[in-house]
Amino acid sequence: MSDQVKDDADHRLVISLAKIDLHDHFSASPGADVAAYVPVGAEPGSLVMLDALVGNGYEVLLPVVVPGPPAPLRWARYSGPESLTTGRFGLLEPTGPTQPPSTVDDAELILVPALAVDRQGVRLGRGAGYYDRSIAGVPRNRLVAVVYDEELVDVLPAGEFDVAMGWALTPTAGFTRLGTT
Ligand SMILES: Nc1nc2c(c(=O)[nH]1)N(C=O)[C@@H](CNc1ccc(C(=O)N[C@@H](CCC(=O)O)C(=O)O)cc1)CN2
Ligand SMILES: Nc1ncnc2c1ncn2[C@@H]1O[C@H](COP(=O)(O)OP(=O)(O)OP(=O)(O)O)[C@@H](O)[C@H]1O
Repeated sequence: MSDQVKDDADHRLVISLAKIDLHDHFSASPGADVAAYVPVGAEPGSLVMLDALVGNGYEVLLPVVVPGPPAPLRWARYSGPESLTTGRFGLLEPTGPTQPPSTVDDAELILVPALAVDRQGVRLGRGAGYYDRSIAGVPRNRLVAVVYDEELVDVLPAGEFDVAMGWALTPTAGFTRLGTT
């Protein structure tokens, strides 16, 4: 994907994250907690996505990877690009105080990074199981896999610990309900 195509697709994602959509689909009004991620490499989205959420009044929580073997993610507040620093795996993480893994249970919606997701809600991640360990207690109608259009596919193999996504967010289709058929 060229930079121009990625920029255009990422811009469309931002439009879907408008207040009215978040309110209608997730009952998330300004002031609500929204968990997100800092996109890296070919992952969908950009810091513009995070800044737009903050600009619309949401409290944006970002994952913080703890030292040691894969464990549930901790969470810290995003307050602008200057509040990020390079953490484990070269990911950008917030520098502020971290909150326990259970913090994510109270978020009205959780934007989950994914390499692909299928129409049943099966998500393919980076393969360390961080998210599966972190979102097992979250109702699936709050879980949104963010992918590019062609990464929303018909069928993926489901793993033992896979947590089903309730939605996909793609640049062209916006929010798409998963697993309803
Ligand atoms: N932007 C973003 N943030 C995220 C995730 C993500 O997928 N995207 N995560 C989603 O879970 C968590 C981090 N998960 C990760 C899982 C594996 C590797 C990784 O590069 N693993 C290497 C081994 C590197 C090493 O051990 O030093 C590998 O598997 O080859 C990085 C992050 C939390 N934050
Ligand atoms: N809740 C869990 N408890 C114990 N082990 C788990 C749990 N979730 C995942 N795992 C293990 O972690 C490894 C990676 O899981 P999986 O391939 O589902 O990760 P992923 O969803 O692709 O990655 P991520 O969630 O980090 O994006 C597997 O060995 C899996 O068995």
